[in-house]
Amino acid sequence: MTRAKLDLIRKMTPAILPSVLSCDFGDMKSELARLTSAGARALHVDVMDGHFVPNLTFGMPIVAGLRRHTELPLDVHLMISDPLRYAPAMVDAGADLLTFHVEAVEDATYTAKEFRKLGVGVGVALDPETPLSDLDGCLSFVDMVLVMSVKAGFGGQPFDSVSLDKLTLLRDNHPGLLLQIDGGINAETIGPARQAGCDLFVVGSALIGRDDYSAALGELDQAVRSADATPQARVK
Ligand SMILES: O=C(CO)[C@@H](O)[C@H](O)COP(=O)(O)O
Ligand SMILES: [Fe+2]
Repeated sequence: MTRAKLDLIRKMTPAILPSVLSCDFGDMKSELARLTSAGARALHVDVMDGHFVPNLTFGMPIVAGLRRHTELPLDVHLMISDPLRYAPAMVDAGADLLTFHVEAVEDATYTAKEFRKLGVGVGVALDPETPLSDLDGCLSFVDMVLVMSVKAGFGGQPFDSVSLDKLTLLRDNHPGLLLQIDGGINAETIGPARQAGCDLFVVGSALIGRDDYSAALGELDQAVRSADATPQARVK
């Protein structure tokens, strides 16, 4: 069932994924309603453990709570030290796409294969300072690469353009992989990311900080469409 949502995500690309990290956690039901009526088609959910990253967010009960109140696919970004330990419970809680960090595991290929067994879409993430070569071997066992354009851990950081070269290389060499970018995405940075071949754009502060989610999503969508219209775009 969860891999069916992965197909849905594939079909919706290019897509903007609101990151709930910047939402009002005391009022998530209305945040979900506002995001849904603004046209969000999937949600990005940042799980941080205070160990792999120096920030702490939430775990399975909150993911399950989101699942109860939305039918949108949940794209869960695990910024935790022991992703294999929590992956089954995250899938039970309602994750549709589950992403681990390559820096958090000893064997990314083994981790990706174990995630696959859970019937979920599988992503692998890498921080800006991590070379693409660290993904060698595991790319055949993942559905998506999450290219971080900030160091994982906090919303609201500035975009690091090292991510664009990574996207370009991944797009040129792995046409079938879903590519996601996360960190510092706004109406200026989303276009270059699209031109580099990105499919899924996580947006936190540039969207959730706005009064009108619909207008903000519309501006971001428009920037993606303009990027697609440029001759240098890698994805059309
Ligand atoms: O994973 C993370 C941060 O580690 C993100 O998903 C942030 O939530 C993105 O927020 P902005 O950079 O868009 O404010
Ligand atoms: Fe994230």
